[in-house]
Amino acid sequence: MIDAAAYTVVDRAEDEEALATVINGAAPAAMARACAARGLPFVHISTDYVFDGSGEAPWRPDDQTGPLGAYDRSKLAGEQGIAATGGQYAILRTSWVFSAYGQNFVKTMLGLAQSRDRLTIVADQVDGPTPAADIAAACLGLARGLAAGAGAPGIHHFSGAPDVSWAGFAREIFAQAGLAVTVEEIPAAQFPTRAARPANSRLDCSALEAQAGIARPDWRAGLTRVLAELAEAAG
Ligand SMILES: NC(=O)C1=CN([C@@H]2O[C@H](COP(=O)(O)OP(=O)(O)OC[C@H]3O[C@@H](n4cnc5c(N)ncnc54)[C@H](OP(=O)(O)O)[C@@H]3O)[C@@H](O)[C@H]2O)C=CC1
Ligand SMILES: Cc1cn([C@H]2C[C@H](O)[C@@H](COP(=O)(O)OP(=O)(O)O[C@H]3O[C@@H](C)C(=O)[C@@H](O)[C@H]3O)O2)c(=O)[nH]c1=O
Repeated sequence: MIDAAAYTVVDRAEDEEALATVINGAAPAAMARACAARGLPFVHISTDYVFDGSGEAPWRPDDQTGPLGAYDRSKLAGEQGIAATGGQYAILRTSWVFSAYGQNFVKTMLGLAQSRDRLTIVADQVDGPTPAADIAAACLGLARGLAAGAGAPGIHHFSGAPDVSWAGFAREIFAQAGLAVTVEEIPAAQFPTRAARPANSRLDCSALEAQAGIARPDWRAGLTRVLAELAEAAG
């Protein structure tokens, strides 16, 4: 079973932590228990936001977690609930997910570009944007490995390469989309949000590559594919 459901509205979670904790904490634990009872492997998606964002070194899967906000705490509760079931599981911590579907930073930037030729974007939060299609492939790979009894159980890190700031990500979006939007870099302190985001969310993904042969994808190539999908959908 692959579980990608979650409460993902990071800012609103600050006011709805109980609800976020049921959806992100109790629900995956219940699903993992049901899988364990049936001998089925359980693959779950978690987040870089379980870390406090200190330092500049990429976080390894066994590094100390330190969630800053409600969404982050609820996702960590999910990880802990799944581990406590004692079943066979793999948790993929990923970051800054984008695709042609749903709401995400790429679509927010493209939307803002309709009415703005200059944007102020946070430059002191750094991470690896990750194409959703690559996450789906990684989850399938992990699930098949576990089902075959030769997989890589436990917590894994998986994010797109290279690491970049939100401002750098935005610049690449506008460059690839051929949009003349100037990106002005600002510190997070000048873009107040309800929930604090970690400054350093770099994920060390080397263990996943060593254990399961799943390497970091280049997010810039994924972005090219997503922009092509969006252009095709727009006719
Ligand atoms: N977005 C990101 O940048 C990142 C996401 N993640 C994780 O990746 C996973 C997928 O995230 P993402 O695709 O962005 O999330 P979305 O918010 O786009 O999708 C979440 C899905 O969960 C479903 N869902 C939410 N609440 C419930 C509920 N109570 N019962 C049943 N289904 C529910 C939603 O269903 P419906 O459409 O019907 O509302 C939706 O299909 C999550 O685990 C998230 O924490 C990790 C790192 C970064
Ligand atoms: C719209 C906008 C955002 N920003 C900043 C605010 C914030 O620091 C950053 C991204 O904000 P967003 O709200 O889009 O992204 P956010 O909701 O924080 O994304 C997170 O989602 C959850 C689900 C995760 O698990 C994380 O990995 C991460 O991807 O961009 C600007 O600097 N300028 C802008 O004009």
